[in-house]
Amino acid sequence: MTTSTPKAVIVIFGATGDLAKRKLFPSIYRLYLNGKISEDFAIVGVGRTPFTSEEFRENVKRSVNNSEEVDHKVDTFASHFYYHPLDVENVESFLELKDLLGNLDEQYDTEGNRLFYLAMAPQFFGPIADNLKNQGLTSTNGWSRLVIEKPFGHDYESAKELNEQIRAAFTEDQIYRIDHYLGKEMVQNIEVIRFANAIFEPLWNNHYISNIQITSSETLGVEDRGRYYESSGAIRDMIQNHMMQMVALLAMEPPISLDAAEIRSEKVKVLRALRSLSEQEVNDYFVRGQYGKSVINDQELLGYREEKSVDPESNTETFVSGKLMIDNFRWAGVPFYIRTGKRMKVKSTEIIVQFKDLPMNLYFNKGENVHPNLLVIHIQPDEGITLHLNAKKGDGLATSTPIKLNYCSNCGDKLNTPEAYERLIYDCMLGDSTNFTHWDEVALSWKFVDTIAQVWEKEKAQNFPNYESGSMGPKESDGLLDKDGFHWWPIGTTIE
Ligand SMILES: NC(=O)C1=CN([C@@H]2O[C@H](COP(=O)(O)OP(=O)(O)OC[C@H]3O[C@@H](n4cnc5c(N)ncnc54)[C@H](OP(=O)(O)O)[C@@H]3O)[C@@H](O)[C@H]2O)C=CC1
Ligand SMILES: O=C1O[C@H](COP(=O)(O)O)[C@@H](O)[C@H](O)[C@H]1O
Repeated sequence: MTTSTPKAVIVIFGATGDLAKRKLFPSIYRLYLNGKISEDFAIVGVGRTPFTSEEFRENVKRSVNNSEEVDHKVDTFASHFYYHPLDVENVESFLELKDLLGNLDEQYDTEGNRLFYLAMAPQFFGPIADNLKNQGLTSTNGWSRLVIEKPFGHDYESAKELNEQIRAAFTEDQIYRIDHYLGKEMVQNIEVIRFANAIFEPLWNNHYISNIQITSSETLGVEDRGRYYESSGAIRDMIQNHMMQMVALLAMEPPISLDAAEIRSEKVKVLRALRSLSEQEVNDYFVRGQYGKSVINDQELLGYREEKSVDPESNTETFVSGKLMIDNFRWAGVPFYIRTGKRMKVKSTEIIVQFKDLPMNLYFNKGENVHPNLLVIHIQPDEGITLHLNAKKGDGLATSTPIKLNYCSNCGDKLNTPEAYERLIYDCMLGDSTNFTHWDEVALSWKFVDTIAQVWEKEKAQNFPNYESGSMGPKESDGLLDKDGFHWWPIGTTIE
């Protein structure tokens, strides 16, 4: 039975790693503090490091105390944590883990519900799923669910192979593929803004929208993830998953209900309608970039090629911008421009919907630029929306001036916005897969991205590095819009 305070044993594979420390423990703690999970839960951390449960609990306490919550409940919270040293390549130790889970099921009255969170490198996903099933860890009276971290494959073929391995042990409805963007407040708000407002939905099509721009820019470089990033690049790291998911949510038809399967089915239709590119077209529709070294605020910043574990002649892109066309009735002719990169000017994710100009507008002086209506969806750091309109100037003349209507959902109390992982772990415990990616979505986005990645792997970029840290990427990215008569709208503005 689904309850709003679910009970379960959560097993975290990779519990000594970075993701567990920075995101998972603090998120579970917040669920606990907010009463979203009852006292009937246990967490088992798994890794090769030979910790005792006591040492593990101290790590957990340090990680949650680093978050903004400082609370007396931390000791009780940490008492729910257990550590099981295990090399996932050793089948025997899964049997010991099974005994531990059986005991914890009884001790915490969790009704046999088990959530297995794979916070480990993807080559382990298949073997872990296999061992969980074959060693009987999923044979319980309750539910068993598998949460899988990114990256889900390196391309369509490897993703398909991985999916087959996992599907041999778990059914599709037991698999929760994480895309943490789907846990963000304003990404979840896209559907509500679109489908709960009579002023938007009738205009949400090629009659009234001229283009849509989605930017997710970061100021940090690749940091210490050079090894992973070298085989990924921005196209696989950000475009294949987060950016494509935002496109699907912006472009989908209204679902017939809020059921996860109905929403997914609409998103899948968008991905199917994406205009696929031939190899010759890739560089007409997509631009790649790589950051060079630079000095910002007297601080010397390394170029990508000088970063740790990066090839000094690396061909890996740290920036991508592109134009997507969705060839269906609603969107024919409307470009969706997407852009993401590291070491850019601002850390910001924003969606800008630009409406078409009116056929005739008497309220602008000759020669003055018309200000189009824009709907800005601020995903982060500010969360909210801004609607750019035109209104009468106070000077009595028959001209208009641009004004903004703002709504900010996190400006008052930034600390209380749930972290994406917090929502997603809770949804998984409730059995709600709406904000997780189904295999059909993963497969279609890989197929789209594969052509671009293959062309870029074959053709070494001659101009890398081609953008300065602290910029908005290479100038060719502006050219992409310029040739369609558009420009990137400024992003990263705070909601006043
Ligand atoms: N870190 C992040 O911000 C993000 C990470 N991810 C994804 O999450 C996953 C984990 O990332 P991250 O935490 O950064 O990785 P880390 O390298 O920090 O951690 C890896 C974990 O895997 C464990 N491990 C490795 N080999 C084995 C083995 N043979 N048996 C048992 N445990 C093993 C390690 O434990 P030990 O050393 O004790 O054996 C450690 O706990 C990856 O898929 C990554 O792509 C996704 C988004 C963001
Ligand atoms: O998945 C990833 O996302 C982060 C950016 O996430 P955000 O929530 O801070 O926007 C990115 O830095 C990382 O490279 C990528 O793997």
